[in-house]
Amino acid sequence: MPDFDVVVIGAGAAGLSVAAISAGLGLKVALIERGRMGGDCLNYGCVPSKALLAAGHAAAEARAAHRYGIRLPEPEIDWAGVRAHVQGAIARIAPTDSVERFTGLGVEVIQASACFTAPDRIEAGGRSLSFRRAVIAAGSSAVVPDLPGLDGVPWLTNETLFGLEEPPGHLIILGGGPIGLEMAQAHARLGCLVTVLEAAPRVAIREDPELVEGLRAALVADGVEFREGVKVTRVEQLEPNSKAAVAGVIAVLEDGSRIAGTHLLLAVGRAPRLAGLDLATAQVEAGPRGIVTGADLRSVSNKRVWAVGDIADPRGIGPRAFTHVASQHAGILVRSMLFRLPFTKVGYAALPRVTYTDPELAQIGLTEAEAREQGHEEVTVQRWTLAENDRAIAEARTEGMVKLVISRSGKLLGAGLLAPRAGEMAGMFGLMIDRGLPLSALAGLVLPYPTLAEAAKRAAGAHYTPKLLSPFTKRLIGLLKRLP
Ligand SMILES: Cc1cc2nc3c(=O)[nH]c(=O)nc-3n(C[C@H](O)[C@H](O)[C@H](O)COP(=O)(O)OP(=O)(O)OC[C@H]3O[C@@H](n4cnc5c(N)ncnc54)[C@H](O)[C@@H]3O)c2cc1C
Ligand SMILES: NC(=O)c1ccc[n+]([C@@H]2O[C@H](COP(=O)([O-])OP(=O)(O)OC[C@H]3O[C@@H](n4cnc5c(N)ncnc54)[C@H](O)[C@@H]3O)[C@@H](O)[C@H]2O)c1
Repeated sequence: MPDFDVVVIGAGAAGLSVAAISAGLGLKVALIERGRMGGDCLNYGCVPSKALLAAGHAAAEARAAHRYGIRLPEPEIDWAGVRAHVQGAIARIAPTDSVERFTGLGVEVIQASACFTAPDRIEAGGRSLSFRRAVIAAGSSAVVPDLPGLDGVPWLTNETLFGLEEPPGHLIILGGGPIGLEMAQAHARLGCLVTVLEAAPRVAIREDPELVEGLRAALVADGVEFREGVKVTRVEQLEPNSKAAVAGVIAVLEDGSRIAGTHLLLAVGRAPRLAGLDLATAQVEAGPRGIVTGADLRSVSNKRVWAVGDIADPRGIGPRAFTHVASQHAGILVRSMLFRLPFTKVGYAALPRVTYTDPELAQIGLTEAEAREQGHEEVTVQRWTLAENDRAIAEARTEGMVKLVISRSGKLLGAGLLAPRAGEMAGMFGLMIDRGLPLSALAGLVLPYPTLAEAAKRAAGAHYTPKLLSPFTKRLIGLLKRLP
């Protein structure tokens, strides 16, 4: 008999869900974590980043109160207070992910590094554990680029950024993806100078350019400086001298320009945490994007092993680094690994992603470009700007829009939103795409007035306006009016 029915490596969003469900179903479960329970999302990712953004947004609200006829002085940023808020948010959630809670659920938690010693055996904390099934949920970490000079300068990643005891005077951010953009706005709103250096022609390169334009304008208004389409050729240490009072980092660009800052944040993507697992011994196939699995998340080379969360690379689909994907994976695992249900597959057609800036940029399903790339040639696009939305006007927040991508048969393929708290609207579109509801369902929905979501309903309605006002409909109405 193996020692455990299920051994889970990693107690982040993915591993915790798998361990809790497996133990709840009566299986003997071990959960191995070498760092902090809760993984990246709780300790170095979603939670601290959203908490820091909330502090930044509060400062921005105070600065913008004059829009409503209220004059406030420039807010004073108490960095220790901001840190206390960020750490407090983590501390408030931590008990849910704690060793105590999982032990109480019947999970054996081993606080050590795990590594395979055979295809059916894992070593951790000086113990050798045999297993019926192993689930690798070791996550991903920040890519450290091969950049000349990086060895000689201090740099930050998401694992060290939230521990700064003083605010960065001038934060240089390498990478304008979701991490770069969220942290740029949070720090700019908290009074730091921020420069984002992006290698691609524009920031948020995967997002709809029409929406990104508005997002970029909002961040520029916050004081963020963008340098897009630039190559950093090397970094140098900035010594304190007569010109620079504090030490820091200089980023040297291809055109020779030099950007000096106090801190450098690396946000150029994520790499799966494969090192140290000894996957070769486990006969688990992995590549640069993670552990290769089928659509059921089972390793393609060792049938006892599954992978979930950031580290999973389902063949032909690819990895996605989101906490809600980690939860989705856990659900798939329960069906495929525990209940042995065939045809359980990962699918991202209705996947939401949100960049939690202000305004938020949310994309559910496909962007217009992705829809065309995937062969939906005859897509229709409908837009509705917040300048035409009563709630947005009442709140003086009219920057933003809703953009719907619609298939030839009138089904929603994707929705892109740039609006305050746009992420809160994502569920409605996810449900529509997932259930294949026609766009008319959204056009006919009764939504409370006045809400930002009405912009989506109006965009959907606009899709039917030409048909509604067509000569045929007018003729029909002409005939119907003669009826008694
Ligand atoms: C700054 C930032 C902000 C983010 N914001 C959001 C957001 O707003 N919304 C969202 O959906 N996603 C967000 N993400 C992404 C999200 O954090 C990840 O997708 C999620 O944490 C992945 O969960 P996971 O369980 O796969 O991995 P992780 O959370 O990384 O957990 C893996 C765990 O495995 C442990 N581990 C690794 N190797 C071993 C080993 N050999 N032995 C033992 N333990 C091991 C690690 O210590 C870690 O605790 C953000 C990420 C970052 C960096
Ligand atoms: N709100 C959220 O849901 C949220 C927030 C943060 C992170 N995440 C997850 O974490 C993942 C990682 O985020 P990320 O922002 O680090 O990565 P990313 O891959 O999404 O973006 C990295 C950016 O860095 C740029 N880049 C790469 N190399 C560069 C270089 N040498 N110099 C300058 N720019 C360079 C890329 O062109 C890209 O725009 C995201 O894709 C997402 O899945 C999600």
